Amino acid sequence: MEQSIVELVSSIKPLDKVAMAAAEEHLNRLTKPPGSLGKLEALAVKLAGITGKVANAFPQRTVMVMAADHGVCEEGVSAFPAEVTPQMVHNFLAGGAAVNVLARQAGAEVLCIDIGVNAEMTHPALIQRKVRYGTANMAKGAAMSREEAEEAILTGVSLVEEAVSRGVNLFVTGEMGIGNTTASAALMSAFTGISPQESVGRGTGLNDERLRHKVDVVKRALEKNRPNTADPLDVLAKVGGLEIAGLTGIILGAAANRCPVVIDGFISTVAALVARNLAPEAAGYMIASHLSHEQGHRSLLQELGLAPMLHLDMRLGEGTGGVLALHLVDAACRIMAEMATFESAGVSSASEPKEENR
Ligand SMILES: Cc1cc2ncn([C@H]3O[C@H](COP(=O)(O)O)[C@@H](O)[C@H]3O)c2cc1C
Ligand SMILES: O=C(O)c1cccnc1
Repeated sequence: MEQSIVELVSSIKPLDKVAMAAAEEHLNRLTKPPGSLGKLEALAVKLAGITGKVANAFPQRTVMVMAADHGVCEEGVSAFPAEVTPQMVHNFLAGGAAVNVLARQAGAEVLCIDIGVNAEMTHPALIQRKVRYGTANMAKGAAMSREEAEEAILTGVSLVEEAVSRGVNLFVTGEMGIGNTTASAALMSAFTGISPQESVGRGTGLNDERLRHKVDVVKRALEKNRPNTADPLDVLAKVGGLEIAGLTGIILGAAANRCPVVIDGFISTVAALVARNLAPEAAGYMIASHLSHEQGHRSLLQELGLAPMLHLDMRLGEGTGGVLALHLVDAACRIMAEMATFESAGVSSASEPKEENR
């Protein structure tokens, strides 16, 4: 594998077990029956393992919305036309998309990155990192070259490095790319062996007939490209997408910097799968925000061993589920920082069974 990615992967360390044990001990001293805050407790322990600190706060959080186009759109795999990708990029930059609204509510900054939009894009707030003008049609050949896939991953990593150097310590994955649920399903099937019937979903809202066609397109793309599943870069280049590769870089970069990375919906979770296959330790740094309505998402999360926090039947992407979950990340942090202990509040802890009740 390419040297820069090998180095990045080797810089990703396992979670801090000592900090995790200390966080668990602290949770058990707080004025509540042990374990009664459920998944919030698991989240607090995970955050301790990620940062190495028992008490955490993430005041500077950034949603990275990676935008790119997909050549496979010419097969008619999306309910919407490809021009929606650049149009939505303008919407993100104007602050009017769903992710902008939900990010404002959660106090998160939204960065929009052109990593492969198939149009000339200029805007003062746009981060211009175009690797190429959209992918090629994967039903007919490789979506991109191996070098382009690597470049897109390293672009994501460098964006994380820049953000960390100005104080950002938590990342949320977001994406925009008409056709990207098709590339995501192809990647999922290639890596997991789960059939396209199960990995392909309705995306922006296909009817039954067009859904069957989308399954066929994914099957054709896999047959045509025969990706080498032991080589994640090969799979990503052949049937992936530029925004998915960029998000893989965001996730690996966050893990290398010991920052939590909140994973949004189906497309983002596929990027997480690529990241995990490149660097198994990266999985520890991922926080699954929600269970998307997109068909393959449940088994994809299972494959990664991630439990989603929110079940809202959302299927939008952009980072919308991710920013909603920030409220729960904040809740877990405040529990650790602000709750009284049995000792400090003078509350009796669980009683030993009395002699006569034994
Ligand atoms: C207006 C609009 C806003 C969106 N924001 C996110 N997506 C989502 O839908 C796309 C994936 O679905 P498919 O594979 O079916 O094209 C991605 O851009 C994803 O981010 C949107 C889609 C639309 C139409
Ligand atoms: O879960 C997602 O991220 C998703 C699902 C459908 C369409 N766009 C995004």
